[in-house]
Amino acid sequence: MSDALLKAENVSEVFGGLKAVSDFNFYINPGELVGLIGPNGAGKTTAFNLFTGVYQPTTGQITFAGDSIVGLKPYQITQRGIARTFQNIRLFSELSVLDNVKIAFHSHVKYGMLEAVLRMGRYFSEEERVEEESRRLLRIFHLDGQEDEKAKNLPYGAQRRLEIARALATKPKLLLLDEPAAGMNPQETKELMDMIRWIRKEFGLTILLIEHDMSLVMGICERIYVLEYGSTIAEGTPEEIKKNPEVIRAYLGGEG
Ligand SMILES: Nc1ncnc2c1ncn2[C@@H]1O[C@H](COP(=O)(O)OP(=O)(O)OP(=O)(O)O)[C@@H](O)[C@H]1O
Repeated sequence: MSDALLKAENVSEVFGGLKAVSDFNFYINPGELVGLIGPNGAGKTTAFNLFTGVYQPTTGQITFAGDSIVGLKPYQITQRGIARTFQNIRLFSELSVLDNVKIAFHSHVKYGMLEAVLRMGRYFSEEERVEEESRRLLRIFHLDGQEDEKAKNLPYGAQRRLEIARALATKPKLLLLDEPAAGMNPQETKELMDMIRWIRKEFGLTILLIEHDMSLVMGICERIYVLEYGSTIAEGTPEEIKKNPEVIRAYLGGEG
């Protein structure tokens, strides 16, 4: 646990009087694929917002690769290697599929403004590399052939895949996926699971996902955290989680 890539210790987030996340203790080791589940309003997205600098913890500590990330801005956290997708897809809807990915690459491409203006030297070779790598990512997510389409014209499932491709373009160590299978049919969900497994291996990623689709969570996660009303009610392997009485109670809505 001391080698965790991301770690939260006693993290709470209070909005007005509401504890959206309460005394949250969490870790994910390099290379792990972990799920975060729980009923609506349990605090899952708030946890993502805390990990990505959108919110600052009211109390507690968050470290990434051993360093505190509390107080950093979202773009600084992206530069350190955490990328995410959103529950409500956030693409540049009027831009092409290819440009959506190329823009994300530019968060870490190295060339100065003067070079860009003069369009010479390194700028051209970097631009070519960015274009090539963007096209490669689009192929991985089965979006080749649609490079010039406006992002808003893609079917819903394809927009979700494009968001993951764009997140990968920032070259993350840790990828946070917020309900990646939302709105997908069972076939698309199955293909997405295969893609998530494949990119983890190919890019040496660590992945944390929020998901309501239990078949996806149980099928690919090695470890699962279950939140309810901001508190962690269970943590363990899919087998342990399936049998956990607290989890069964929370999901079946029975009396505790
Ligand atoms: N910016 C905010 N201001 C006030 N309350 C908030 C804010 N963000 C989240 N909350 C509240 O915190 C609680 C946790 O919300 P959160 O979105 O993290 O839940 P969730 O587990 O992601 O739920 P869902 O599955 O519905 O997305 C909710 O009661 C929500 O209304």
